[in-house]
Amino acid sequence: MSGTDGLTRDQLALRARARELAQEAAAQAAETDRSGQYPWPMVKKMAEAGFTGLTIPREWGGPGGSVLDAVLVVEEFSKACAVCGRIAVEANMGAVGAVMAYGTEAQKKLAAGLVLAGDKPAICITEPEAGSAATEMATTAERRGDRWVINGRKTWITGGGVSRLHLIFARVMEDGAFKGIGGFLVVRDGEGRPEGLVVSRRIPSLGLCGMPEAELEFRELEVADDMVLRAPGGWQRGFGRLIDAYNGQRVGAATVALGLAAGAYEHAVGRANDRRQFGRPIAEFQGLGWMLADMSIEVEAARALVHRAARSAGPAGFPDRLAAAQAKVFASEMAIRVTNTALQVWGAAGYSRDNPMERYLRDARMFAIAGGTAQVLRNQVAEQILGRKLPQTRDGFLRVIAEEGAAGKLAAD
Ligand SMILES: CC(C)(COP(=O)(O)OP(=O)(O)OC[C@H]1O[C@@H](n2cnc3c(N)ncnc32)[C@H](O)[C@@H]1OP(=O)(O)O)[C@@H](O)C(=O)NCCC(=O)NCCSC(=O)CCS(=O)O
Ligand SMILES: Cc1cc2nc3c(=O)[nH]c(=O)nc-3n(C[C@H](O)[C@H](O)[C@H](O)COP(=O)(O)OP(=O)(O)OC[C@H]3O[C@@H](n4cnc5c(N)ncnc54)[C@H](O)[C@@H]3O)c2cc1C
Repeated sequence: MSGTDGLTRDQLALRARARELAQEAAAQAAETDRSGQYPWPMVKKMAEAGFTGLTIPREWGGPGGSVLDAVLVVEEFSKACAVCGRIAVEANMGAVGAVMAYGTEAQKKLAAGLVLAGDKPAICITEPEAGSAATEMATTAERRGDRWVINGRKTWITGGGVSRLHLIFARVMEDGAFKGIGGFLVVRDGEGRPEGLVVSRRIPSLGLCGMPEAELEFRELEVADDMVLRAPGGWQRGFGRLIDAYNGQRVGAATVALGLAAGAYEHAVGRANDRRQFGRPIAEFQGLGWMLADMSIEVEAARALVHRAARSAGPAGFPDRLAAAQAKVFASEMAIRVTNTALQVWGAAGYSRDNPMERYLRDARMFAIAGGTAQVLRNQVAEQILGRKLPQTRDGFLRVIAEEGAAGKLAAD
């Protein structure tokens, strides 16, 4: 861990508090991984310590922490137990961020109460046939009088079966016409409720095993009109505004990757000093010293990008999309490299399930996939730095050319 990094006294104290509780999380991380059980007892302690709902403004009962505050907490938990780190992400950013920015008073009260009590909301975007191409989702929300009826399937929903608050993205249909993509809030009270929200399968996964990843089905799921999350700009701009809120979760995911890498790196430094071969600490071999040096450089670079992205958050609490994508691409790929090298420093002991190194490696693998793959986020970085739309569909460029032609821009090119 580097020094104060421009953090305030309060932030240093917050980080120290998180580090202390994270020691308890570290002690149960192997069991969480082995059992695949969601770490409810730890979640209770995190909520009691104020680490869930940290970003909820004071008027809604939270401490009004910043995105950077949340990032500091997420890194500490992720070093110890990445499942707990991810819980800290979603209990502070993403769906809850969208509600606190766009929600009605009643929606904000609901979401704030849930996360402050320890809920980790679920964000439901991805579908079997719409992953990177999220706007091609097929799930529909059809208006029927003063209610909405949702039908469709989502996949890889983090927290499916444990989360209470769900933010469901769906195609809005009114009078048989497609209006845009909207967000719908549903609270799961427990097994079988509401009836139309079905957790159909838990997906077995490589890492982060204590966190359920699930397929959800919406079968005539009824949502009252006052549970529609109406972002500014109307339905047509709905997806854009909702995904803007999601930039917070991208920074959160980058932070979990950072924490995993930092945790693995610290274990590698300790092992290099402790382990002796050829009559000397293996730390004395230059081959290892350079590996550790590179790891430290990569971890510090990722931390700088993550903090920069967190500090870019505007009044709504959403980080800048370019800074968020840059941080996530770098941190997610860095974490795969660093956790892999850290395992190498440990030798065979690192390969054993008796030690945490193989868990760090498995846990780190997801962040270049989930929350926007590294390739898709590079597309987003390219769009931003070039200042032009780079549509990915075959007909997309034709549309851009037509729009630019209509705006008289083509002549300039
Ligand atoms: C955005 C994509 C789905 C590409 O789809 P399109 O080509 O159809 O969309 P665009 O025209 O590029 O964008 C539509 C609309 O959204 C605005 N937008 C897009 N990205 C951002 C952003 N990062 N910040 C702010 N606004 C954004 C864009 O300006 C357009 O706005 P207007 O309608 O013009 O106003 C695709 O690029 C993409 O992002 N795919 C990844 C999907 C993804 O991230 N899924 C995450 C699922 S949740 C998850 O994985 C959780 C994991 S974890 O535990 O954290
Ligand atoms: C552990 C985990 C947790 C997740 N949690 C959630 C969640 O809570 N909520 C949710 O909604 N979703 C969640 N997801 C889904 C995640 O957002 C998607 O997996 C991700 O957006 C990629 O979609 P896909 O897996 O369908 O890959 P695809 O889109 O099928 O991509 C396959 C490959 O093609 C590449 N590719 C696709 N399009 C392009 C392009 N235009 N340019 C270059 N390369 C491209 C990709 O980079 C990738 O390598 C989670 C996924 C995982 C693994």
